[in-house]
Amino acid sequence: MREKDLGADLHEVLITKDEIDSRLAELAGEIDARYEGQDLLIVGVLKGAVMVMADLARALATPVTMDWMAISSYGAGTQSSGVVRILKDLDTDIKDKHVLIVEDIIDSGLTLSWLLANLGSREPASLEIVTLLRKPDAAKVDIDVRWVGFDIPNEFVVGYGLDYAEKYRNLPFVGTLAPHVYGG
Ligand SMILES: O=P(O)(O)OC[C@H]1O[C@H](OP(=O)(O)OP(=O)(O)O)[C@H](O)[C@@H]1O
Ligand code: HPA
Ligand SMILES: [Mg+2]
Repeated sequence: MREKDLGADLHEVLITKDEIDSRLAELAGEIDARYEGQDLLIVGVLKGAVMVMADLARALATPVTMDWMAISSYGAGTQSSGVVRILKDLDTDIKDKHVLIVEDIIDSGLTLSWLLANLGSREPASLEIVTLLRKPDAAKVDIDVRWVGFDIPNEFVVGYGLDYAEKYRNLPFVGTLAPHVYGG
């Protein structure tokens, strides 16, 4: 789907594909420097982080292994329920491994605060987070995030992995939806 095909659903483009690409290249450089000479496991949080994971992994020079967790707290709405469910656990034992969690967005922070506690209890050698987006004004809990792509306003966004009711994940940019799409 391209910008022109969105028609009336899209309100505005917040972050273009080019801006995402160049920011991910910068972050990849910092991540390479941090893990030089170490084995790194990157953990993508399904489904939202699929695009970030795919593009960031290819921008890294560090050899990585990749694993996935599926957890969900949003259902079909635009508000976090705060109740996190594990839909798929890691295939890998992370004890004594360097683990980098890859996320698309930190909104309330509830998902990551739960995930940090869960993965932290498995005794990794290190545990860090990289997220493409963060909404500082929406935080309900403080999360120690090592790498943030973009801080964005407290608006519901879609695209580049992010959905509304499972749609719009394949947009190559990040944008906001027109209020009528979610009944506003
Ligand atoms: O900081 P929070 O308020 O917890 O929100 C962030 C989380 O919510 C979204 O996932 P969601 O649970 O909607 O599942 P999805 O990735 O499959 O869309 C997003 O991908 C993050 O994982
Ligand atoms: O703004 C958002 N958009 C899509 N999914 C989300 N999950 C948390 N915040 C968001
Ligand atoms: Mg979602």
